[in-house]
Amino acid sequence: MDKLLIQGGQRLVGEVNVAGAKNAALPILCASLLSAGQLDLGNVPNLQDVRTMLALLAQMGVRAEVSGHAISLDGRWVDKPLAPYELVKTMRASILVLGPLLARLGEARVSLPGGCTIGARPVDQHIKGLQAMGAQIELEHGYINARIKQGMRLKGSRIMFDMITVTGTENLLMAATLAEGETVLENAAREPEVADLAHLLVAMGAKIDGIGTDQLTIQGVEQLHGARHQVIPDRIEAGTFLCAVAAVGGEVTLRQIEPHLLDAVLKKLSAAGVRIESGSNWIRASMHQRPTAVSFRTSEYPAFPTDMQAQFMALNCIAVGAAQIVETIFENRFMHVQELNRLGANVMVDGSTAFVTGVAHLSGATVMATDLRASACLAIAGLAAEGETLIERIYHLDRGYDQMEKKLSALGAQVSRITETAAVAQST
Ligand SMILES: CC(=O)N[C@H]1[C@@H](OP(=O)(O)OP(=O)(O)OC[C@H]2O[C@@H](n3ccc(=O)[nH]c3=O)[C@H](O)[C@@H]2O)O[C@H](CO)[C@@H](O)[C@@H]1O
Ligand SMILES: C=C(OP(=O)(O)O)C(=O)O
Repeated sequence: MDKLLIQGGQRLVGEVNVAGAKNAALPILCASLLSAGQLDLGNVPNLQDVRTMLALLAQMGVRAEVSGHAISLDGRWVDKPLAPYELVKTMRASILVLGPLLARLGEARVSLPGGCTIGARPVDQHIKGLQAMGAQIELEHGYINARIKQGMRLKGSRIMFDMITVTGTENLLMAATLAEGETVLENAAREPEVADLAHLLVAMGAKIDGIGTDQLTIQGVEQLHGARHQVIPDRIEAGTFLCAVAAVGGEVTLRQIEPHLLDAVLKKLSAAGVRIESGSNWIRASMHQRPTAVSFRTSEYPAFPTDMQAQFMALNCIAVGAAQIVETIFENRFMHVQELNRLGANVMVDGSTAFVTGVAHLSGATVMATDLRASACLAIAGLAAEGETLIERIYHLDRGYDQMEKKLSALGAQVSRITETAAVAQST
């Protein structure tokens, strides 16, 4: 397993091109299951999760051609509605094949996503919604077996989500595009990645009203066609680089970003003392002092994203003052705390609140990445720490960041990847 070796203490200076959004690209790739037409996608990030999704779609019959960040998908031959555990276990977003398969082929057998990482993450809202649309669903041997009666389509329905769910909204949105009649999704997620998927579906011929709001109204159509689409920029990757500058100082300009996607994050960075300037597709962050600690609570878009919680915690660890961080979305998303404390941070957790008291210095150590954003948090802490930090299990990082160490190195950070073979060679 690869590791990341960081020599802390370097300021970050330069420019970064922000990649396409992982959480928009994954549902968009699944939309290829909905149509026999060709999808030509641009700005698709080069990530492990994207490769896993392409492997999953390939075994259902989707043919893909990848050329850099452009991917063409052909759903003409989709005929195998099975998502096996071996592929699903590594990526929870695999559940996004359920709605499209059911809507297009009338049946789906999808492994329940495995393992608790940042929380239990049940998929009951996905299942209840599809049942309300007429699907017969049974859970058996760890699989969701779903089907529609022979010769029937899913039926439009009024669905109120019990809680706001991003992939739940995306799954039902995709299913509803091919359902018979009108579907109304209430208490829908408003995340920009949901809106990006909806824009692609409209380009494929879907009829959707209320994009970007918490009520989506979909008039089902008999079939969808091919389309071209550019994936929106990754607001979480962008926010991660901004947190890194805030923690270690310097001046970095992000390119290929839409600043409005980061409103809540930029406000907190300003409160931490970062000077933020922005234009239509760029953000510049300058930081020349120790950050001031900032308190926040995570919530659904447009409020502060849970996917930025860990990175802001790293920043708070070396800030002046103390902060309270309340995590309201996932019940087990503080696993980075123990590792931050190994670097000399002062963080205590009580239920869903973390109390962070800033310290003047962190000191490098070997730490273990436990999930995707925890890995990013440890990378930021390692950049700010004195001496060497070795982050183990960075396969989590590769799920969601497109060559993070190369981008950081280009900004002047001393970061290198140690591959398994090199690690073995080093230890012998
Ligand atoms: C691929 C992708 O887009 N992942 C994002 C997506 O995850 P994901 O879509 O899995 O997260 P959800 O929005 O569904 O989860 C929000 C909350 O609802 C709960 N819940 C969800 C569905 C359900 O059927 N039942 C239920 O109880 C979850 O356990 C969680 O506590 O949104 C999260 C919240 O912004 C982000 O952190 C993830 O990066
Ligand atoms: C939790 C995340 O992703 P996923 O839903 O794919 O696990 C994330 O992107 O921070």
